[in-house]
Amino acid sequence: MAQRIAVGVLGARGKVGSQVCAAVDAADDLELVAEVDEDDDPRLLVERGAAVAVDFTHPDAVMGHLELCLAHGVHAVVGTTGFDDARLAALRAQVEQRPGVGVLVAPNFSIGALLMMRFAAEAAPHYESVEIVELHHPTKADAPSGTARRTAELVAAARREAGSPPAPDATSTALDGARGADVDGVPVHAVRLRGLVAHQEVLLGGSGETLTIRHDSFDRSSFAPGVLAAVRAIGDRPGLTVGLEHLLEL
Ligand SMILES: NC(=O)C1=CN([C@@H]2O[C@H](COP(=O)(O)OP(=O)(O)OC[C@H]3O[C@@H](n4cnc5c(N)ncnc54)[C@H](OP(=O)(O)O)[C@@H]3O)[C@@H](O)[C@H]2O)C=CC1
Ligand SMILES: O=C(O)C1=N[C@H](C(=O)O)C[C@H](O)C1
Repeated sequence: MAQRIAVGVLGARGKVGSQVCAAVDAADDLELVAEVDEDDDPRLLVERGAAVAVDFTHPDAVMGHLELCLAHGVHAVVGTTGFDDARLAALRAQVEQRPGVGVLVAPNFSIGALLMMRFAAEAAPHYESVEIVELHHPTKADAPSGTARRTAELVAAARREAGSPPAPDATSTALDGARGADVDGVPVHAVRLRGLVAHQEVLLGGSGETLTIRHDSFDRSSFAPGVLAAVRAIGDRPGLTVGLEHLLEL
């Protein structure tokens, strides 16, 4: 049998990180060598010989973890959100200094969410209006979600490429926030509600019809297969990759 890939998990006791640890542990071709959480020293990853680090921590912590990984040649699979254009540009510059090291930043690891984003981008040029509603558990730190940001960017790019005009909107007076956040010209509305996990609707509207594309993660086990696929692939993908679809060739 080929050598197992040594994996370290940052955020190991968190809601997603704990599921990732269990999934890595159960996989014959992977070895869980380090479980790091907030009170632990992240250098444990390096000491235990992790070849790949998986990060599901907090937007305030992830850049420090990536600096450590890059300094020691550890590939990284990042689920932690909070990556805007400026942060991605800074990360890209750091990754370019470390040839051979692969870093994946993926706003969503569930297959359904990837398909939702792709379908939304495909549909967007065919409709006058597009808005996004993301709905999450109330312990989420960032709003809007990384998935909603990425969906809005993909939708906006598809509309630009097709030469779509801006969506109609006659609002001339509104309470702050009533029309959501503007991400690349797409309104994004964030709901935080006890009982929810991770959900998103992309609403598209044209003359006399609407199309709603909805995805629901009811359980965080939905993220684990995508994370494991990324762990297996990232060693052969040096540089910065944004979006799991590029590793799955979806
Ligand atoms: N890409 C994807 O598919 C998904 C991404 N996410 C993202 O992943 C991140 C984590 O989500 P979730 O698991 O729900 O959050 P949790 O708060 O449940 O888990 C985060 C864990 O990381 C720990 N942590 C915080 N700071 C550090 C640090 N500096 N070093 C090590 N560990 C640290 C936390 O410890 P403590 O509780 O003590 O602070 C906690 O155990 C979020 O950014 C979320 O948006 C979530 C789901 C899917
Ligand atoms: O915090 C979460 O829970 C999730 N975060 C990711 C995001 O911000 O898009 C992915 C998923 O929505 C769950």
